[in-house]
Amino acid sequence: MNDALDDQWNPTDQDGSPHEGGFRARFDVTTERGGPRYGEFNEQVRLLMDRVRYACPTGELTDELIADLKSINGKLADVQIDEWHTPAGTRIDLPARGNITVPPYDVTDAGPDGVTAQITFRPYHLGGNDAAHGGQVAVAFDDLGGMASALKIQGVSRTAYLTVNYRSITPLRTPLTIRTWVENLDGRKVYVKGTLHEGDRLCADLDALFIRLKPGQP
Ligand SMILES: CCCCCCCCCCCC(=O)SCCNC(=O)CCNC(=O)[C@H](O)C(C)(C)COP(=O)(O)OP(=O)(O)OC[C@H]1O[C@@H](n2cnc3c(N)ncnc32)[C@H](O)[C@@H]1OP(=O)(O)O
Repeated sequence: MNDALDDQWNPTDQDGSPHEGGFRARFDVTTERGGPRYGEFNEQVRLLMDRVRYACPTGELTDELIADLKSINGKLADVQIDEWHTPAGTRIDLPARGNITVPPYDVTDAGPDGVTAQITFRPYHLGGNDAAHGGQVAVAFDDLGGMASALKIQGVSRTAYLTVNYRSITPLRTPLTIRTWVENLDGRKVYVKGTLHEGDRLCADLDALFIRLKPGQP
């Protein structure tokens, strides 16, 4: 990545808040960043991706869409900020903490004993033949496995390995139940398990290792 792009994607930290471990020691959560309609904005972006995934525009319409998207991207270019201060990833009142890169989930229970969430894979999470992409299932497990680890150790960790067993088809557009919990702690090693169900049917399960980061570790 060239320097200009690197600057673009790594905007300077806004307040130099303490940096212990790969994530901030102080993880700000918010329900206000981006304004009261930020969730609606997220939903429109997700809908855009759904529509793009299944669209077959004419050449003329593609020209029009490029112009529209350039206009939107221009507006967003004016409000770029570092990752620690964005609504995306910190808006705990919104699906997947307002992070549109993660399949949308709503946490129904979370604590040191684990996390339970309702998750719905969107049309744009298509892998093939109307089923979710295996990588998207892994993204969901990584995020919620990381959350189970964080809540158990009250600290930050990074994924060392993430094994997903795909037991049956994971449907799109269907509310599913995802659970993650810490099975075992061994020093800095946090062993996490997880399941993804449609009703009683097991779609996938997780076996992962997260490593608690040392102070200052990137
Ligand atoms: C409410 C808001 C929530 C917010 C919740 C937010 C959730 C977001 C979650 C997203 C998480 C991510 O995607 S993180 C991004 C993906 N992951 C990464 O990029 C990690 C890249 N890898 C690394 O940085 C490193 O390898 C680490 C940090 C994983 C480990 O390096 P290290 O810290 O130097 O530790 P190291 O000494 O190597 O290993 C420590 C111990 O773990 C063992 N170990 C290390 N790796 C492995 C491995 N793959 N398989 C088996 N064992 C391993 C070692 O043998 C050792 O055991 P012993 O000798 O002690 O017995």
